[in-house]
Amino acid sequence: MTLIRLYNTRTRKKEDFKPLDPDNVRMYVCGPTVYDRAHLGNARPVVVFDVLYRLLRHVYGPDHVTYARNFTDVDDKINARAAESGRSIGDITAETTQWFLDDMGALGALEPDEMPRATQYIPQMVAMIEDLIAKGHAYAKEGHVLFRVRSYKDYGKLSGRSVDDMIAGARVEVAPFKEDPMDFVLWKPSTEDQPGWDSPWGRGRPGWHIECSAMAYELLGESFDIHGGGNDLMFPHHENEIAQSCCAHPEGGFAQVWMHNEMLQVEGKKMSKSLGNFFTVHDLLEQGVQGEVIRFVFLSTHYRKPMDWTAEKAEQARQTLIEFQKIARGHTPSSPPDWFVSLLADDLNTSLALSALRDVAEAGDPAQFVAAANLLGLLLPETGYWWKEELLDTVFVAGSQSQWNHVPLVRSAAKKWQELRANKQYEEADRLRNQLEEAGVEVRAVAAGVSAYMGISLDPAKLEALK
Ligand SMILES: Nc1ncnc2c1ncn2[C@@H]1O[C@H](COP(=O)(O)OP(=O)(O)OP(=O)(O)O)[C@@H](O)[C@H]1O
Ligand SMILES: [Zn+2]
Repeated sequence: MTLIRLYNTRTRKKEDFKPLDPDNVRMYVCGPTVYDRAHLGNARPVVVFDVLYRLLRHVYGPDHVTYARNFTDVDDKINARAAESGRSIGDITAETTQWFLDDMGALGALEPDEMPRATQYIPQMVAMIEDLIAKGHAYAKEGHVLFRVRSYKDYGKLSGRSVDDMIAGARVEVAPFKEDPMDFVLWKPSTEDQPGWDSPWGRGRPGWHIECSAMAYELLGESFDIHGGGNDLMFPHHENEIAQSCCAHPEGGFAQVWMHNEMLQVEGKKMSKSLGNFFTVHDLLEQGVQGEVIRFVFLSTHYRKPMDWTAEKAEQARQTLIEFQKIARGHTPSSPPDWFVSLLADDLNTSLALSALRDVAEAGDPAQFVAAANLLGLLLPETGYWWKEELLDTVFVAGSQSQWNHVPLVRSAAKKWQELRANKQYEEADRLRNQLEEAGVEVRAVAAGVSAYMGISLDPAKLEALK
């Protein structure tokens, strides 16, 4: 059996992965709060943990892995969205949940075995909160229930910080109902017009952190193997999950291995909704960027490194995938070579695995090659057919990150130039080349086809006029 090694945030080491029960390897990943389309950053953990899920299924057998990823469908951001749009909360969360599944499906992500909605686990959350109060780790005041952070001595271990350091660095809310500013909310009261459930503390709703603890316990038990999410969730969300779960179930160990993906960045900053520096997966798909291309770009950087999205990376991924798809054509997968699996199993070294795919191809067994690509979620029957129309498309577009949204237009213009030349309509071809040059795009014939370069003087208006 292939040995999987994973970097564990908790111990800050790469460790041999030994599941608690090889017959049921269990993984929990924090899912989205459903009020808006997923941005490209949100897709990174989905793709990273999808590759891990595929690897675990390969090594332990598809029926021996349980993957749970939640939907947070109760949250003040959802309430705000409902209020401003005049739509019901249920409509918004149902629609956004389906968008998320569709968009992630387009990236070739398998659906987790369990996709719990927070609102379906309120009784379990209430029970866990009651238990925490009974054990002295939480207290009720003014309709709120708070977790008593100083009652859990290991608080901060995951991120390796002391409680006092964390208070200094975090925006902790001081409130009259808190014993200590560090204490966090497990339950809060709801007004008439806010969603709420009856509880021993009055009508209210759960805090975000308790949702994951309660759902993970319900679906995976008091101890399970892997807990994943973006590294922006390490503190406070994951510290709080650990505190709640370990105090409610001291006999269990909660998650053995903690894994965190680094951020997708835009000019050095995390892509996020609050910063407003985002574009959605749906935007990219609409612009004709294949989901498989997006996945390929993600996999080309190790999950523990920050990365950018650039038009150039996408264009290169596209070219490589077309090449791969030509090799794969007509072959059904057998199984990936063991050495390839071992490469990937070294803390999900997807970037190395991607380059090793070429070696698998060169070894001359296309069925093995398809299987190896499938392990990365590439060349799948469900996402891997776009090449049929694209096979003859050898236009290569490059430019800076801020110009990515002009790629489809530049590509179609460059393609037109290529066609004109192929038809020996040189005068028209030259005219188009000059117009492109005026718009800041340089087209050139290269061995593999045509290259189009978007320069810094790119003029979107002139480009649009060429349509
Ligand atoms: N730029 C990013 N790169 C990688 N993962 C991200 C990025 N932004 C968010 N995530 C991950 O996406 C999931 C959902 O995050 P969340 O809904 O908080 O998005 P967000 O854009 O950070 O929102 P906000 O700005 O409102 O906090 C989490 O697992 C989080 O770690
Ligand atoms: Zn969580």
